[in-house]
Amino acid sequence: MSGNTAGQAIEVRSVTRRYKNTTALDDVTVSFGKDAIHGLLGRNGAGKTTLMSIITAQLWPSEGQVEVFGQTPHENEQVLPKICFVREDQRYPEDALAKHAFKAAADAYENWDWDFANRLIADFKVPQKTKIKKMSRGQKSAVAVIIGLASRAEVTFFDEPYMGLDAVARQLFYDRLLEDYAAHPRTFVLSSHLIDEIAHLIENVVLIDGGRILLDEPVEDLRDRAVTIVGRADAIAEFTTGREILHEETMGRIARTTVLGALTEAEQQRVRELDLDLQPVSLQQLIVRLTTRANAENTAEVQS
Ligand SMILES: Nc1ncnc2c1ncn2[C@@H]1O[C@H](COP(=O)(O)OP(=O)(O)OP(=O)(O)O)[C@@H](O)[C@H]1O
Repeated sequence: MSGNTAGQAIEVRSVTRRYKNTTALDDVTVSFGKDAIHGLLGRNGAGKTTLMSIITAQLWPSEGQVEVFGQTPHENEQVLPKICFVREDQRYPEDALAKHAFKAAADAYENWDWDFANRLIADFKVPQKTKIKKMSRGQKSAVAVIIGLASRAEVTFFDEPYMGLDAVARQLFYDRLLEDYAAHPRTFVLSSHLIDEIAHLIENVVLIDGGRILLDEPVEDLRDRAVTIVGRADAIAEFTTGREILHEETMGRIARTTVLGALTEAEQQRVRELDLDLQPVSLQQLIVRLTTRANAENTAEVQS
């Protein structure tokens, strides 16, 4: 991925995945830099789980190639132990307790750290005597994120397992992830709908929509992508003429308009002259706006 000097951990080339009547991934080419935290974002059904399942060799692509550390992961005993895929719908044996799941993970991952795991088990208050099948959604999620963190796999995918956690537990997850990443740099790919919550964690965003990559950019660059202007509607209309508008709302004579592109010094001066306010656009808003725009363009293409 752009901006990363440590090289690529994952390369996806021209990958298409078809289910019967659905093309879940449509000629996807994307890479994920090594030793970085990536956000894989997109609407429901965008293709995130399919992409992660293919990279982790749980699913074959219909076309195209995937490489993890330069090797095809499918049926590859050298690469698979380096990959941990934690998903919300993780299945466990009928009678499994949390300790059984941790033991299985400890056997599977050579970098597994029991001290770290035990600390996380205490942090998340994982019940010891309850079968995983009988656990609450949040408790199951805690088991899953502990496996994802304590495995210290070279590439770890979190497919929204932390969505079942409450706000306090999610914060704990984000804190422990960042601490452990700082001490043991490795590659993480997080998918989430809570974009603003993970915005401070992720270094790169891959946005997928309708099975295609819509955006693949360092978060730092995205912050300059758009800005919201607030103030008198007539002044905003004057200022935004000729600019690409991502979103606008008016309330009486006041408008809030989000425009694409960074403002030049001269434009910022003009904003002040017109007595308008500038507000940053959150990553979540930007992603929502860009996705909505892409959907509108696709609809227009289909109709024309
Ligand atoms: N086993 C399957 N059989 C048929 N279609 C499938 C199957 N799995 C996924 N799909 C379809 O492929 C598309 C992509 O699904 P995928 O689960 O990858 O999306 P997602 O981005 O992970 O969505 P969400 O955020 O809702 O989890 C969807 O249209 C989905 O209906």
